[in-house]
Amino acid sequence: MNNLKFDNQRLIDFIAIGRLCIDLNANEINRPMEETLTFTKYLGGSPANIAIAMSKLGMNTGFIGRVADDQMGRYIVDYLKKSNIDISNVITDKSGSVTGLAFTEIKSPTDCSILMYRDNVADLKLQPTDVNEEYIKNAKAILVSGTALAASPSREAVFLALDYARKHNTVVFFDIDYRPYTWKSVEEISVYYNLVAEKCDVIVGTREEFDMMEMLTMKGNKDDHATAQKWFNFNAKIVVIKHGKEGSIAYTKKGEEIVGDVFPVTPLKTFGAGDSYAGAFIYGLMQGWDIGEAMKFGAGSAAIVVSSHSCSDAMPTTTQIEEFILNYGKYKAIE
Ligand SMILES: Nc1ncnc2c1ncn2[C@@H]1O[C@H](COP(=O)(O)OP(=O)(O)O)[C@@H](O)[C@H]1O
Ligand SMILES: O=C(O)C[C@@H](O)[C@H](O)C(=O)COP(=O)(O)O
Repeated sequence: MNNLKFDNQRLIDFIAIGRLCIDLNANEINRPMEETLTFTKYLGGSPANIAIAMSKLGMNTGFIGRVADDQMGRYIVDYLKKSNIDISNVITDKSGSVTGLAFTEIKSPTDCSILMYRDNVADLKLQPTDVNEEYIKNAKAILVSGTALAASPSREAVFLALDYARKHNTVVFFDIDYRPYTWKSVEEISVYYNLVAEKCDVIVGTREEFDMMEMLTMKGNKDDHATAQKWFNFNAKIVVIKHGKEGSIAYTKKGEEIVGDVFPVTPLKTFGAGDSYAGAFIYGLMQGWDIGEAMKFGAGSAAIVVSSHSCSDAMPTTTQIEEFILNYGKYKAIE
């Protein structure tokens, strides 16, 4: 049991809102991007990856977002459809916007970076009028990722979605998902991140992301406990702080502190850990599992995805995560 309440009468399990993009992951690994010649195309964008994770885990999943009216936009919609994700609230933007691209560089298993092309992107064109109250009312949970707050009108669309979710008791997950693109100032980042975090039931982010959020309000704080406590004065019931391969820690409004299991692997690349963790963790919470069990499932999923080339395509099924966790000890013993 955990401390979240989902309305199990609702038809939709989970809706993600925000960016639908393309990942172009370097084929030549252990090489700087300057020397990389070929890339493989995948669906990308943090909330998109989390939606794919949830659908792979068997959850009835939908998406609220805008895609560009181009070949990449059509690829994204097609991929979502093939992944059993409801696209009734995915709108094709006709303003001449483009699809956001994330080129990834895999210099070594631990030295990876992402180069994003995000000028005039379709995802940030999401309008408040695109957000359908009934859709959110019919869902057990929604996920907001912080990058959707980086510009208007997407920012206002997210605030409206949050209002609908609070009005209809739809559980809100917030993945801080800080990306240093589009934002104009530290003040802007701080204000919008904090305003949204106040309205969410579960907040998930890396230590570095919380540091960014606290830049004006708790500058210099490195204490996870202090970070989490602030949000329990608002709507948060669970706050999770991730520490890369060191694992993660969760705090609850009831005063619990739960250190998550981690399954260290030598990764192929570092990115994708957060999105796969979020998907499987949210899945576990929605099954009513204890928070520690859900964190363990998240960590298992993350270990699988960092060992794979893609993020979205590599999202595992429940059976794959269960088998990975079961066999982890044996696999480590052979290594
Ligand atoms: N090398 C690794 N081996 C196994 N698990 C990992 C590794 N790196 C990250 N993880 C798992 O993924 C989770 C999220 O990773 P983290 O890097 O903190 O997030 P993000 O990708 O958002 O920066 C961690 O809590 C851990 O469980
Ligand atoms: O979020 C993006 O736009 C890029 C992602 O698709 C990318 O694969 C990635 O960075 C995953 O992020 P993480 O899971 O937080 O490591």
